[in-house]
Amino acid sequence: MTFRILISDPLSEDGIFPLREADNIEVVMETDLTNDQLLERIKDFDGLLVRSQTQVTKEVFAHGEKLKVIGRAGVGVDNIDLEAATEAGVIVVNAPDGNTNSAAEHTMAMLMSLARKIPQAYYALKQERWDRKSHVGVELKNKTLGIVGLGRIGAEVATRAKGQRMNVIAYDPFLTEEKAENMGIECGTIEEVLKAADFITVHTPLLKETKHLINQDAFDLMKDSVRVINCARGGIIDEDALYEAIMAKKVAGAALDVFEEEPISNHKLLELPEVIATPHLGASTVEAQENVAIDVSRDVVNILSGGVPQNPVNLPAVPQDIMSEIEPYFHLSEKLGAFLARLVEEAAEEINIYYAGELSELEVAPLTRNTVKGVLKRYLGDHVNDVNAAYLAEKKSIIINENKTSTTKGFTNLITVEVKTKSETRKVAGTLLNGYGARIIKVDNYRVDVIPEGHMVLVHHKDQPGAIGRVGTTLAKDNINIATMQVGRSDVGGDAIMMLTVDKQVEQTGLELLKELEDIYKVTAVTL
Ligand SMILES: NC(=O)C1=CN([C@@H]2O[C@H](COP(=O)(O)OP(=O)(O)OC[C@H]3O[C@@H](n4cnc5c(N)ncnc54)[C@H](O)[C@@H]3O)[C@@H](O)[C@H]2O)C=CC1
Ligand SMILES: O=C(O)CCC(=O)C(=O)O
Repeated sequence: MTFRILISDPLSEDGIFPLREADNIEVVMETDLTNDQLLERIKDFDGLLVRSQTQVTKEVFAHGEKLKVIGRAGVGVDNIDLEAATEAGVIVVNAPDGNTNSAAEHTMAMLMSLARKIPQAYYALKQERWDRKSHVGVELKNKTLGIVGLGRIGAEVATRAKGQRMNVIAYDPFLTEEKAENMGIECGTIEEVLKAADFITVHTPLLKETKHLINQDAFDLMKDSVRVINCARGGIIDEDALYEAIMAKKVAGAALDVFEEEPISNHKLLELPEVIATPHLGASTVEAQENVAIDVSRDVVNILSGGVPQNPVNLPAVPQDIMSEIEPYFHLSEKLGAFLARLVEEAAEEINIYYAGELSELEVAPLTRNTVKGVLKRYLGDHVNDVNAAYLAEKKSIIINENKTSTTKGFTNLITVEVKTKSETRKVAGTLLNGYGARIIKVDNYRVDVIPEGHMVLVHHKDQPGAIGRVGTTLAKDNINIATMQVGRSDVGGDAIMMLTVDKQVEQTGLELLKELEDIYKVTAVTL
């Protein structure tokens, strides 16, 4: 059988040799397709290889009846509808390491160009203006670089910035004091990073949590004349807020490789002389393109010959016999992980999972990966799946323990998940009730009975008359309807929790109002 692979974005010809060399693969390169043309062409292909330009939408999967694999020659998979891929049974693989160096070097090039106004000076010269006065720069030496997101690229940028004799302070939920010390940098909260930095560079994925992470409030915390860089994803920095901050002279300059909508034309930020920009060139080097093309091509060949992919992004298949036994617990295990990830305030250092009752007889490793995936998704986004969850946890030095016991204290099956962070240990337990589906039955040491779905609010409070009423009234003012409420307490007049399920998400302002109420210690909103 011959598999046909369509390459729809420019990829290094030298890098795709694993595909060219495979006897059973035919490669077609068509890099100027419109969306309609892609939908028409995809019908004939078993695989599609892209960079960040091609939008691999739900429609592509609907039209691509033969599709088996999508290869993303790069890191970010936000141009691929992963849910649609999983639903269609198409494996998505990426190449997370091959362009790290190039993206880090591009960030440094932008940092230096920004500091020394090189693009502006060049532009003036091209217009025959010998203007030295307008192009006075600043030095990097002894300045502080704030890094938000210290993953592969952020860490490489940190090393290079130290070479420029900059002080580096970084925030990443997985960064520990120990790791920072080993790297010779400082570890801070996001507020500390924003306040301390002369230059700020972001290197997170674009997630719900990182969308507009750098917004008006963030700019307000920064030093006057700060300079910001985004070589990660458009949308991490709020473009409107950036525009206003530059106009107000709070921000002295910005270097952007990525934009909220790409490609851009007539973008208002480009009208400002303080802004320098490149058209998403972070990974555009001969070396990076060759690396990512090789990695992704190898994985595609692997998958098409029935092998295990190195860099899978979406759900892989679990062997059918194991799957049929544990499938009922899949939903519960991920939801417990996701629930706990919202409860803890710092990054997880240890995840302990206890399987009890009939679960102790089963092969639970896929459930463990699923739980870990639930925890990690909060920080790493949709590219975490149950194949790469354990690997990513190991990379982040998170300890995973799996325990089994046959006793269940009254339940036929019970999954208890415990997450330890630097300063707290939180746990949640859930069960599958025969005929009634999944339930959370314990939060920390409090008994509850909640379906792990939809919008929830967890309130820690003092067991006092009136506390419940005040919460209900405050939510009502915000037009939030309470669907169910469970209350648990340690002892009369002691610590207690309210676990509410509500009809719509409580926004940040609503949460702040709840936190200000008398006898309320802590309020956490969770949407599962
Ligand atoms: N401009 C370009 O051409 C390129 C852009 N990229 C983009 O660069 C970004 C970083 O890529 P990698 O370093 O390879 O990813 P990575 O997954 O190694 O690192 C991302 C880091 O962000 C951290 N993070 C998540 N949420 C956070 C938050 N709220 N605050 C602070 N940190 C948070 C994670 O813990 C993780 O350590 C991605 O968005 C990727 O798509 C990557 C390559 C080229
Ligand atoms: O393919 C490209 O050039 C973009 C690379 C990128 O943004 C990524 O790998 O996330």
